[in-house]
Amino acid sequence: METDAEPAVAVTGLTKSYGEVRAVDDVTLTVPRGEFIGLLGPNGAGKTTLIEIIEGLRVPDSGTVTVLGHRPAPRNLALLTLIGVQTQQSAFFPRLTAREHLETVAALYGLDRQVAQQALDQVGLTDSANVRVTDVSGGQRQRLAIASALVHQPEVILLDEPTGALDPQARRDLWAVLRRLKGAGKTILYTTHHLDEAEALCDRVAILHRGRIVALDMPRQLISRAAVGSQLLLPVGRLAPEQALDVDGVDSVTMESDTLILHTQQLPQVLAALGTTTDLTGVQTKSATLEDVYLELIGAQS
Ligand SMILES: Nc1ncnc2c1ncn2[C@@H]1O[C@H](COP(=O)(O)OP(=O)(O)OP(=O)(O)O)[C@@H](O)[C@H]1O
Repeated sequence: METDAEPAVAVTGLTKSYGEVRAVDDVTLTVPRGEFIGLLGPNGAGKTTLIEIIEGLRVPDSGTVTVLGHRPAPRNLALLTLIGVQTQQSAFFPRLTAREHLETVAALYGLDRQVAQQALDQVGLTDSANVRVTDVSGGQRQRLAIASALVHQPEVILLDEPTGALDPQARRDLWAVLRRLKGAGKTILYTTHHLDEAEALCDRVAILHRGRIVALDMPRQLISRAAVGSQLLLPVGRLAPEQALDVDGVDSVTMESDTLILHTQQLPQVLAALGTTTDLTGVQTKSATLEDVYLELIGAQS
């Protein structure tokens, strides 16, 4: 029974193996309504398997899943109107135009065909409405897959690598689409390999490795807790490496082509100390990113 108190997604002790491979290993995760959450992890980490179990496309070996209070498997008709799903192999009705395809999807939900136009506008495909689905570009295809998932205005949106294989501009355009959906109060759970994107878009990220969640938090919390600090990049010749190591707060020093890199957890202090003795013209600083945290975490687990 759905109530407003139910989280968008609640997963408890979920496990799924394919033969000897444990694709999802005792995963517990609660996604509140309205949250934008990213599933991250290397190839084979279990992201697709997890999202497909949540969608009801796969059945777990053990554990429970509810979406808005409903169990997705066995096939649950009550859920179909509440969730929107884009898989890595989204299928389209051949020979139809983008609009006709969406009108057909709308008809399957028993909806008026005008919702197709709404979905086209929502993902920025208005100008491609009359292009055949077989003729759209890769980026447009991915948008059309998302539009197909949105036709019935679902509350929970599940997307598997929606921005994979898109050029940088198309990816940014899709970010705007996803942000609008989030702004409209939708819950979004998606997988991505783009860590800059997850850092920019997600309220929280779950990092999976070998079927297990190894980190789950807001990107900025993960970054601030991680051991990876900041970097200060000095043009070579300003300071000898041994002098740099003597500066209070500098943890280590490395050299990359014509740049001396100072690694520190205390960037402001190091900058202040250097400023009294060294010319800081052209100095660059780099703060830790979610990608640094991810690489450290996955490297440590491998
Ligand atoms: N249908 C299947 N039959 C057998 N093994 C499978 C099947 N689907 C997935 N696997 C295996 O389960 C593990 C998890 O795969 P899954 O596709 O869920 O990972 P993923 O994190 O989505 O990977 P990617 O980032 O490459 O999409 C992998 O070892 C994969 O080879």
